[in-house]
Amino acid sequence: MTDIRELLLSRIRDVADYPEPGVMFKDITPLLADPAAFTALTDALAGIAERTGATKVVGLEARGFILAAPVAVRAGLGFIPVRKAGKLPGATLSQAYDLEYGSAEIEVHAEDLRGEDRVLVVDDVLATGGTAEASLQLIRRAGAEVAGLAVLMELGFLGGRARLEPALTGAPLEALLTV
Ligand SMILES: O=P(O)(O)OC[C@H]1O[C@H](OP(=O)(O)OP(=O)(O)O)[C@H](O)[C@@H]1O
Ligand SMILES: Nc1ncnc2[nH]cnc12
Repeated sequence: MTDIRELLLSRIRDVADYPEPGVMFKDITPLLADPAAFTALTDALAGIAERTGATKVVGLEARGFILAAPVAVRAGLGFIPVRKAGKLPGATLSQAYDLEYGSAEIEVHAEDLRGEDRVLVVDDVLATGGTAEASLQLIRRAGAEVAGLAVLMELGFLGGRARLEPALTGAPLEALLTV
């Protein structure tokens, strides 16, 4: 394992049975509190934005915002929030989806994404892939192109990567860590 992966992994805390029995929650707050680890993570994700030729960075509420916003700044790109339903004031596109623990609906301002955009989606954890899949559907429905999906950690045993294959339509899924 490379040094950066060791550093990132060492700053993610496993919390058993949160938010419900049977879930091993990956808590990124120790990583966020460590400036060296947070900077290394931001640089790695900004590198993906540059390699994929992204022109905009989408962050998924809420933990995805924390990672995606500094990535957008570092890469010199605009940041677009994909929010849980009911939080955006303008005209939105909405998409419902299922989570490892429950279900939800996400929205984006329709005017934030256009046909000429290549969008990198950034999130902390890829679990079942439901959230990411819904975000990719939103991006395509807005007429924009998906440049890729970049996550800090992929929970491989939940099969999110296979689920996302159709929605990615050949765009890369890059996980800095896979467990
Ligand atoms: O691959 P999935 O099964 O869809 O799960 C992954 C999503 O779940 C978490 O978000 P959550 O909805 O818990 O919201 P939060 O970021 O507001 O805590 C995580 O930040 C991802 O967005
Ligand atoms: N096990 C998990 N840890 C952190 N975030 C998650 N989102 C969905 N499943 C998760």
